[in-house]
Amino acid sequence: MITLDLVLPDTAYPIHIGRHLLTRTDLLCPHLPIHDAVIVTNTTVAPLYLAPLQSALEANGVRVTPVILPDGEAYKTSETLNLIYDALLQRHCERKTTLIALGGGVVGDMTGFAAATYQRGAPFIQIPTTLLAQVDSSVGGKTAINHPLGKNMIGAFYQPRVVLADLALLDTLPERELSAGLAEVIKYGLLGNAEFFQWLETHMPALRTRDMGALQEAVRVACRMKADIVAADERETGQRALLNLGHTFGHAIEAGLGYGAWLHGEAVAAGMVLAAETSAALGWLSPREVDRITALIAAAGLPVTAPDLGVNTWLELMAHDKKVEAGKLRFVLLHGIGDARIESGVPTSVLEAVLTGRRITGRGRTTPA
Ligand SMILES: NC(=O)c1ccc[n+]([C@@H]2O[C@H](COP(=O)([O-])OP(=O)(O)OC[C@H]3O[C@@H](n4cnc5c(N)ncnc54)[C@H](O)[C@@H]3O)[C@@H](O)[C@H]2O)c1
Ligand SMILES: O=C(O)C(=O)C[C@@H](O)[C@H](O)[C@H](O)COP(=O)(O)O
Ligand SMILES: [Zn+2]
Repeated sequence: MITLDLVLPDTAYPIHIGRHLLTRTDLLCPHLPIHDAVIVTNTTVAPLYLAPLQSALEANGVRVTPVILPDGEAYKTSETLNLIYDALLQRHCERKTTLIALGGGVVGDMTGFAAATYQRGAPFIQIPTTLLAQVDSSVGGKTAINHPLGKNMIGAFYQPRVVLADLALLDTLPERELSAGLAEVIKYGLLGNAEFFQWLETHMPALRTRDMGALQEAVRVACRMKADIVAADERETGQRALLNLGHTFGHAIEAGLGYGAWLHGEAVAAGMVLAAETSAALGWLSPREVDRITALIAAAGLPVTAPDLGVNTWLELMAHDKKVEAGKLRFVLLHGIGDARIESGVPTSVLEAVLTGRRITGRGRTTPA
């Protein structure tokens, strides 16, 4: 097992990464202020992993209330959130009852938001069960539910007390979900670690066949990078926005097609290709670099072409992005592999050309499709 620490001004917490951590109550129980916990999970994960966790906690004298949510991005809603509040109230849970998220990013984001708001803040633990959740969503304290018009529009920054990333849980993850997690892994290489990007180019086959050494290294590097970025900018007043690479486009795909049609990781993958193409159109990225990025995303089993939403719909959906300032879109764009920057003032003509697949010759000059 390896342990990383995320140190913030007001708090600090460990991120444990290894195999067979699910029942390690020695890592969990010290973070429970009272012997009362609610495990929030879903209908897919519960039959796989709820019983061992629940039994291990109960063997330590913890009262456990399971809450089993419907599965899917389409259920990341206020209605589903209410199911968590209902269970907390029905069981007379107190402010010191710990909410444990056992699942992927959807369960993690909703449980975190429930914890942030139940009696104005209850303790919260993340046990991520997807690759995406282990490399990204369980770390950093972004919690939220969706709105039909925009992703993660209602939420809070609220940090967990410990993150337990058990790599053995990935054995049961469907291949499509593994690929979705790889999108966020690639994001880390692209946004600030060219050496890691190159490592991914070599190790993508090993990652896709779930080589444990390769997976552990990918989770370690991603969590280390995210912890450092979040430690420096917890509430996204600056550089944390780099973690949004590909997301301005990606979130528009998710909301535009209806939540769940494309997985978050798939939408981010196509969004990162669009970000690369936009960067190339502005003369910041070479065609060779765009090809390398597209090839790695394809090698991860991810889409490299975005759906055709229509330019007006794209622009309308992207106008809800949380990075918008004074009505102006801001994008995370690339000045090289491993060199992402937050950019405003991208000409609409460039966006239109990229979104309609017109060929761009650099510095924003377009040629007809
Ligand atoms: N808070 C953040 O910083 C952050 C970061 C990235 C993504 N997100 C959010 O995370 C969500 C996506 O998360 P996700 O990709 O984990 O999707 P998800 O939570 O929907 O999980 C994917 C699927 O895998 C199933 N599953 C989970 N663990 C499993 C296992 N071990 N074995 C078999 N099946 C398993 C789930 O039931 C689900 O069907 C999105 O809502 C996204 O907005 C948040
Ligand atoms: O932690 C962050 O910061 C991120 O941006 C990580 C993203 O992968 C994640 O999808 C996040 O939820 C997107 O941020 P949002 O503020 O646009 O919802
Ligand atoms: Zn994401």
